[in-house]
Amino acid sequence: MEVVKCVIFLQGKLPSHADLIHALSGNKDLKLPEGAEMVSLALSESTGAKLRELFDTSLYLQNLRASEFGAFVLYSPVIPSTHTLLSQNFHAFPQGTVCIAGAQLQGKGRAGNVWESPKACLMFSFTMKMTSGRLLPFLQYVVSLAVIEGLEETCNSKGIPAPEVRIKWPNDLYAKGNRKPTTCLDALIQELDPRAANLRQEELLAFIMSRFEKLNGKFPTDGFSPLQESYYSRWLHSGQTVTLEEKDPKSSEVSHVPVTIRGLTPSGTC
Ligand SMILES: O=C(O)CCCC[C@@H]1SC[C@@H]2NC(=O)N[C@@H]21
Repeated sequence: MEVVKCVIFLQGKLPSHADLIHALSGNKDLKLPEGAEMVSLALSESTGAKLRELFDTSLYLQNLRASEFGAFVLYSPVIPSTHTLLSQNFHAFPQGTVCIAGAQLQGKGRAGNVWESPKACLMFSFTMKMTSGRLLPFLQYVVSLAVIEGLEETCNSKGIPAPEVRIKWPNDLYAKGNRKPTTCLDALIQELDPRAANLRQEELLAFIMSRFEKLNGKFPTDGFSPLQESYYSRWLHSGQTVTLEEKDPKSSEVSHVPVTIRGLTPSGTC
């Protein structure tokens, strides 16, 4: 059985990142997957050229308009999980560090689920410090908005039609109301314009991170209210009627209660 070595390549947008990359390369205090190593992306030309075919971090950084979120990049062709790597080494990296994987071997989904690694799936995690636990439930809404608006901006910048993507509360994104987990963005775009060029992961991620930094600007001080209308305009549920199942605790009798979704509660639930 071939054992794939995990190599994590580092690149930064800011001049100050050079010293950090130097300090991180070969740092024995980091918690890395067994046998993994962290190296600067400023390597030999041939390694750089091979990597660029997988994910061109320089193209990504050229398109990035953010100065913090996404500005320090970790890229690994194969890694157990971007989430695990960042959460286990959270304090070693600057705020907004993004970790991107070509493939994940132990991807983590919600509620202990396994997240598979479909080919061409854009898999990434980024770090963020939050001081208010009260705002934490709303962060996923800011991220969902950043993904939708980032996708639209990518398409606009390339002159191709943007597929309509909507938020299913709390943070799933559905295209055409369809919850298939492997919906391909390029296929959706091709339906709208068969001559449209394929999206590049590097550009899409750069637009998403740039958008996130912008949307997040006043979020820590002003909360989610200023973004709430945009969130509602993108979600699937306005005026939607759903049926809640209610169980009488005494008789255990189950009744079905139709309710109309109006919006989020002050604590961020639906
Ligand atoms: O279950 C869900 O809905 C969330 C899945 C999140 C998967 C992503 S892929 C990149 C990052 N790395 C992980 O191990 N999990 C997240």
